[in-house]
Amino acid sequence: MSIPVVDFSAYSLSKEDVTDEQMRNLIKELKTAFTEVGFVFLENTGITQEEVDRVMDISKRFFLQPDEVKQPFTRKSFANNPNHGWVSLETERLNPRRPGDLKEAFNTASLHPDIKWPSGALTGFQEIQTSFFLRCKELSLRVLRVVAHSLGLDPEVFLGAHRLIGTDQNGTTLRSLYYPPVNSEKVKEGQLRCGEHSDYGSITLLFQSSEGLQVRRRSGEFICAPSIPGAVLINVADLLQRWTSDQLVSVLHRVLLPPAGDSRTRQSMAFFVQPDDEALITCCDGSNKYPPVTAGTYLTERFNDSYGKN
Ligand SMILES: O=C(O)CCC(=O)C(=O)O
Ligand SMILES: [Fe+2]
Repeated sequence: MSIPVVDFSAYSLSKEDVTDEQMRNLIKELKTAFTEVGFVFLENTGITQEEVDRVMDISKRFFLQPDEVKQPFTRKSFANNPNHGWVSLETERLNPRRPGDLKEAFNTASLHPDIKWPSGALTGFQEIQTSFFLRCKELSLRVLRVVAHSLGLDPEVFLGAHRLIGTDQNGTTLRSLYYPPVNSEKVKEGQLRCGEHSDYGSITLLFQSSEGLQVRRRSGEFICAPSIPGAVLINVADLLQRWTSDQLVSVLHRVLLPPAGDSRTRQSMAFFVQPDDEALITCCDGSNKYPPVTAGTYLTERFNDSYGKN
């Protein structure tokens, strides 16, 4: 089965009400996608391609600066949120068995007023990242509500554990990704743009400038995800799989290198939705398939794997 495409217009960001019938349809479609594939394209969410282009544009202008200019914004240099900031090329390995990923990232993980943001030529960076973060937050909460209904659960089971998105007590992060041109002579053995991994939190919203993402099917083969302008690609992440006792599936995905001689860059934006740090994630079917874990502890362990413990 390829990645389903679902029309979300009935519950898009501008809509106050959704009829029972519309909700029933969304529930059915999302459930099929998330139990069978783990990924879904949502069309007509209310987040427009213009909004996506605006945030991709200013992110690219940040990445194209010399490393010395980006250095002051390095991840781990912000006291109130260790995940906020710039991640340089080859620093992260999403598959720890491979060399560092050939990508750069900027994590908007904190909206705290003490955060120092790029300015000068990048005036608007803070406002653009922050407003996109908040739009993604609204859409995520809508998706989580539909997901809860699809499992016959009270929506509060998920929403009540995502009350602090946008504060430093919640790990939700808007991540701009930039994949620079690849020099095939310098590539290390086994190196990719983004190694095979599944995401850590509850769900991820993904916006891509071009193709390149591959998603693993149940059969084990990887299929190419198309790039559908205006659509948001949403996937189940590991904590949601655990929370739902494997009813919803969090699947491996990756970004391969471009073919030799193809010097095109690639950009994407990922909104990693994470439950509140103190939220205790317990199998919602009452089973004990996985022991309870707090979302913050779980996230820290996963970061230790992808960045190394130091
Ligand atoms: O760049 C992409 O399309 C995917 C990135 C990704 O999967 C991630 O950062 O978790
Ligand atoms: Fe991912």
